[in-house]
Amino acid sequence: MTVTFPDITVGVLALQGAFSEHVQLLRLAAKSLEQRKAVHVKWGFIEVRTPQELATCDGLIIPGGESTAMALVAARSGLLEPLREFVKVLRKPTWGTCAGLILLAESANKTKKGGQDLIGGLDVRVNRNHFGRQVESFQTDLSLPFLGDAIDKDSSEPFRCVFIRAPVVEKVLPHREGIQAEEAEQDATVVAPAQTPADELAKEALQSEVEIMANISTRNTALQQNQEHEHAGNEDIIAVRQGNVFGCSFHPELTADPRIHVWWLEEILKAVQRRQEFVDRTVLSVS
Ligand SMILES: NC(=O)CC[C@H](N)C(=O)O
Repeated sequence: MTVTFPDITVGVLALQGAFSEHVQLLRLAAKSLEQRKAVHVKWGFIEVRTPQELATCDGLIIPGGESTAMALVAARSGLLEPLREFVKVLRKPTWGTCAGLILLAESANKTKKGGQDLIGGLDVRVNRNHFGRQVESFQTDLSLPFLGDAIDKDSSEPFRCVFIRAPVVEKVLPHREGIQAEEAEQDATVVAPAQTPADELAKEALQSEVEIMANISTRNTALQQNQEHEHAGNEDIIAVRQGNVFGCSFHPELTADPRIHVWWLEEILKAVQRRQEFVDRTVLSVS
C-alpha cells in the first residue's frame, strides 16, 4: 500500500547555537529516506525565529548551544509560550539536542542564579554541564538502537556521539498525569473544540511515559580519559523520549551522520499519519 503524505514542514529553532548544521543533516536524512526506503515526501526545512514561522511547522528541532541564552531570546521574541503550546498542547514532534534537551526538561539543576525558563514536555530533571567544563568535552562511538539507515551507513554501525558541556537526565520525575489531564482538558477546549485531533492526541499523550533511549557507562574510556573525577552510578541517561518529545545529551548535528535525523523524520511521518487518521475518523463520525 502506498501512503501519500501532505507536504511536511520541519523547523529548527534558530535563535542561537548549531541550527544550520541541523538543517543540513535534515536535507541529507530526507535524501536517505528517499533512496533507502523510497519514501517520497515534499519536505520543507526552515529556520524558526518567530511565532508565525513556528505555526507552519509539523515538527521542530531545538539545537545545541546555550540554553540560558536561547530561553532569553525566545522570551524576547515572544516564542516561549508558542513553543510550550507546540510541545505540550499541540503535541507536535519535537527533538532537543544538548541545550535543546535542557529546554525540553520539566526541571534542570545547576541553572543560573534566579533559575532559567524552560519549555518542558519531558518529565525529567537534567543536570547541566554534568561532565564538567568545555575542556572536559569528549567524543565516543556508541551503539544506538534507534538509528535509521543513511545513504552510505547502516543503522547497525556505531554512532559518533559528541558531548560538549553536556547535560544528562539525572532523574525521571513522576508522571504528572493528574496535572496534565487537567491542563489538557482546559487547553483542548481553548485550542480546539472537543473531539478534534488535537484533543485526541493530547489525551493519548497523557498515557506516554518517559522511555530511556540510550545510556553511557561511566566506564566508557573516552569519558574517563577526559574526566578527573568519577561520576556516581554506572550509567548516565543520555537520550529519552516521552510521547512526541525526544531529547539527547550529545550533538548529532556536529557529525556528518544523518541516521538519527532519518529515524526522527520517520517518527514525524508516523505522527502525521496518526493525526490524519484522527482527522479522517472525526470527519467520518461527523458526516
Ligand atoms: N553544547 C551544549 O548545548 C551545551 C549546553 C549548555 N551547557 C547549556 O546549559 O545550555
